[in-house]
Amino acid sequence: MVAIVGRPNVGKSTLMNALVGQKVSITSRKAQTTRHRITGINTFEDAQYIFVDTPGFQTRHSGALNRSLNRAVTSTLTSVDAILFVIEAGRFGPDDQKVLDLIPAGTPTLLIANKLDRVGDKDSLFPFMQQMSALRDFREIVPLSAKNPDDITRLMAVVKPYLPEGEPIYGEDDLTDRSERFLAAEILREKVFRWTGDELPYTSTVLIEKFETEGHLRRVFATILVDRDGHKAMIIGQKGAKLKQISTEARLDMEKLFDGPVYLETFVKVKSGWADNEAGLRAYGYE
Ligand SMILES: Nc1nc2c(ncn2[C@@H]2O[C@H](COP(=O)(O)OP(=O)(O)OP(=O)(O)O)[C@@H](O)[C@H]2O)c(=O)[nH]1
Repeated sequence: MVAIVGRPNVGKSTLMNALVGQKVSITSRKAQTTRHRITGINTFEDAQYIFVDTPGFQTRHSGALNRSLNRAVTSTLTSVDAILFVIEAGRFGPDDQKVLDLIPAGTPTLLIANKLDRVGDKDSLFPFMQQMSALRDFREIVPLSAKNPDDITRLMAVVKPYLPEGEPIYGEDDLTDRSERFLAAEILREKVFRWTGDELPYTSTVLIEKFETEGHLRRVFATILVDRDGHKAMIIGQKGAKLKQISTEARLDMEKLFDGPVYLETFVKVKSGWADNEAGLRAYGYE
């Protein structure tokens, strides 16, 4: 089992999707969209990779939601065989350091310097790598671009020796151990963030009220929960146009992932202050 950690926006979801070869986690230009722990699985003849995506370590906001997020990071890291600690190549800031501080010294840690394609001056990387190796006893330092398939193949080979020997845990075709219900919520949440840009606070979330399967058809009833009336209006848009766009795109993605027709109904509700309330968080599935 391999955990992927790093501050928000370094490319963890992109990396995990590339490693698993399918869209199982969501990505977004907006920081802090991966709140749940997701397990992606990639099975080969001689090895099974089980990847765990963690929430970005929260440094900007405080409150119950962040305590919950940070607890999720720590608990994941004590139970894995290796950790991919993702940073942006050429950049290491206090936010990265805070995540590094959460990584237990006993777990083999590989430093992944992502977004290599963005580094203009490749010569500057060598001193950067040297600096990084002084920070911690990283087992490997791998500069790469999560968007480059050759780099992903190389990384798979680098990670392989850290996997324990044994029988595969999951079936060959399993992509994730998360339910379709959870994936439906993730897809819808991704669309909400994509279509509202940076204006919508990260506290907005998606609940799947009902998820029914009838033959090949899935019926999904979802609620987008927001903090304020203004946020609700933002999602609904002029004459409902934006909500329609969000729902249509989400439905199409769900149909692709579930390989069958989807009927999706989406509501928007205002629920003030839910992100600051521990009991509320538990009710919405955060530990
Ligand atoms: N140029 C470039 N961009 C990348 C690369 N990897 C990821 N990105 C971009 O970086 C942004 C953030 O990527 P995500 O995968 O959502 O990042 P994350 O670390 O999962 O973010 P959170 O969910 O907020 O924790 C997206 O716009 C990606 O397209 C890369 O190798 N090169």
